[in-house]
Amino acid sequence: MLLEVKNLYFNYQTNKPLFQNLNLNVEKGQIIAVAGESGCGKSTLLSLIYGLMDWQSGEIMFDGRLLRGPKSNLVPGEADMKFVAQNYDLMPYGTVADNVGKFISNINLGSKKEKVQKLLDIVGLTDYADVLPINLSGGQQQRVAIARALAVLPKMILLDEPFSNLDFSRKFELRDKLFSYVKDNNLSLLISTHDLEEVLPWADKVIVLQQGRLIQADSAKETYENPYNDYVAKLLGEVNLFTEEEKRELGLYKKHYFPHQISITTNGVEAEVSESRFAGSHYRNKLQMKGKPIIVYTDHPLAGTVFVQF
Ligand SMILES: Nc1ncnc2c1ncn2[C@@H]1O[C@H](COP(=O)(O)OP(=O)(O)OP(=O)(O)O)[C@@H](O)[C@H]1O
Repeated sequence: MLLEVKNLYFNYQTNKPLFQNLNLNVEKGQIIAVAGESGCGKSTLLSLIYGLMDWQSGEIMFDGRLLRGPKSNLVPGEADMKFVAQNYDLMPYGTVADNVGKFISNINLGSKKEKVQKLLDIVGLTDYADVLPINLSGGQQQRVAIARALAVLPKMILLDEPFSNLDFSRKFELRDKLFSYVKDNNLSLLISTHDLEEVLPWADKVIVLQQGRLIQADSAKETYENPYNDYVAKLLGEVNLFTEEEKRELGLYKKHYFPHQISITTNGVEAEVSESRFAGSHYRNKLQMKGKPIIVYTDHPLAGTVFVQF
């Protein structure tokens, strides 16, 4: 096991613990998504693991060593980890290339230059090598910080919402290159997100935090098929939620159905279409089924009365 968090207890204010008995394991080479809504504790958890704050009790073991938090490190942070926080922390008077190469040795300048070029390509900033951070957008600064973290092949990388400032097209490109680099180099990655869809294809495990409680730790597939509660289901995208009573009444076998999991058939529960809109890869339909509004995705527009099957 590369990282083991055992019975972690942490609070910012006395009598108001954020984490109580939090447990978490990360194996070498694993990509772990840390998901949860804003304020659930994702950034705090990553900061504690990296050693930026002291925790009150519990243990954090990393690579067979017991970590002791900020008091045991002369410079903040653990040597074999790299953390990309939400403030990026770039050197203002160094160029993009200087920032990316900050942790790469100067012994072989040729190979350093090559490495920096490769990292700039991964984060899509090849044309910005000589630019100062002040002239970059927030999303570009975020990408410089990611490239810098990848530069020295740490044993573990902690990324705090790394796609939060990126537009759609950039996000797809960066995601592919970033996760491939992590897998090719057998690095471990803890990546926080409030939007699980964006990391699901690559996550070996998904852990979900709700108000500081770790409520689910499963594979991506298991999390999708059996979200622990409504909160987890909603992190996975648009979803239809049913109460226990509705579940019984409608003869459903689960409480969460994603819109593509409901089909339109010739025999099923009757429903009225109130809206059918083109949404790119599908039509997004709003139906009223026994007074309950539901969303169903289809590949053609719907109208009038239809029959749905779960
Ligand atoms: N320095 C601080 N002092 C007191 N409370 C704090 C401090 N930093 C964070 N908190 C509180 O701790 C909780 C967890 O915050 P944290 O930043 O870890 O959440 P998060 O899930 O990373 O949120 P976001 O996605 O918005 O960054 C929140 O309720 C927040 O208000």
